[in-house]
Amino acid sequence: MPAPETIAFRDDTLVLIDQTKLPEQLLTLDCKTVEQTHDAIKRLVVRGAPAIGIAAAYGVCLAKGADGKPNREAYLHAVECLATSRPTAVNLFWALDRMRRIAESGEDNLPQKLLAEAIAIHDEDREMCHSIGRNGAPLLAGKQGVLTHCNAGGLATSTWGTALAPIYHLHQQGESLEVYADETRPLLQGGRLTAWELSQAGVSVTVLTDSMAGSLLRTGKVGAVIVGADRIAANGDAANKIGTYPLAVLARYHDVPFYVAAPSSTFDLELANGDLIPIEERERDEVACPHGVKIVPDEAKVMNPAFDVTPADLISTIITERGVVMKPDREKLAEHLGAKR
Ligand SMILES: CSC[C@@H](O)[C@@H](O)C(=O)COP(=O)(O)O
Repeated sequence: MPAPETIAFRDDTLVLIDQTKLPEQLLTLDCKTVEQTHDAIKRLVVRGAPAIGIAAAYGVCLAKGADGKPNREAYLHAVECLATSRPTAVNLFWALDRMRRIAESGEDNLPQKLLAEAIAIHDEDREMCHSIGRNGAPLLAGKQGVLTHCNAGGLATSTWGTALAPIYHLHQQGESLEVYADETRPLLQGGRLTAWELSQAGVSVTVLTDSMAGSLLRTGKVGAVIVGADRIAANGDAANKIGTYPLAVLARYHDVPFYVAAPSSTFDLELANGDLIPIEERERDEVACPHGVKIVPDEAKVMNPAFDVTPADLISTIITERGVVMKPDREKLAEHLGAKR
């Protein structure tokens, strides 16, 4: 079975698996306010593009006015506030736009309507994950090994994930393949989270440091690389966790297909290309002082972009809930997503 539910909403509380504590402890964090939700997204208690969107949608439902009661102004303020939590994953803004539209709609029963919309966003994501699993499985079937980066599994979404969904699909059908998970410096989402959730599900996983990927590809054990995305521009350039782009270059060199799996909520057709995707720059200490241990002298500067952009021409196929787009480009993606927008 995939990981337990990453996100739940009960008794006016957003309940999140605290991903900063995995794999040592499986704990949940309760968010009862918009500010707590903002903080949870920013600190990566909840992370991964679709999961951030779902959490933010529920976060809006927690808004209260000065009198402690919900009102339209408080909901709209919550939308603005949560939009500042992280800049790259477009799913956040996509979900918040849906919540804003309801809040602005002037309807009665706003609390009920907003909660219904957040639940719909959550439910739709479950369906998208399963469809991505079905659509991506034939691309991975029969491969001995598959390499992935960061965590694009159940912890990053509502359920099966995006890049891991085809793997779960095949696993359910009794087909086993070895998953190689880059540890994913600096926050180790691959080593901590992907390895944890695949192990929970009984899928065989081997963790490697990011710098081992080239040597691994050279052995021929990897039949495909598959990753998720945080934002895909109109031409197919895809932002994902830092270290994805060099993996795509390595895959091309070794003639291994490079797949990006993402729901339609991850596309930003307003951006012509990946150069326009805002890339989050995170704290120095994530690199210089991991787990409280200083490994970089104070005198040295540090770079810590959380994401990089893989140009579309390095992507063999994009897998969505609607199907697959081979050799993605602007025209093919517009056609693929057209009916949805
Ligand atoms: C299905 S999630 C796809 C991406 O969001 C994932 O690969 C990723 O880069 C997550 O980054 P994170 O910084 O952990 O939120």
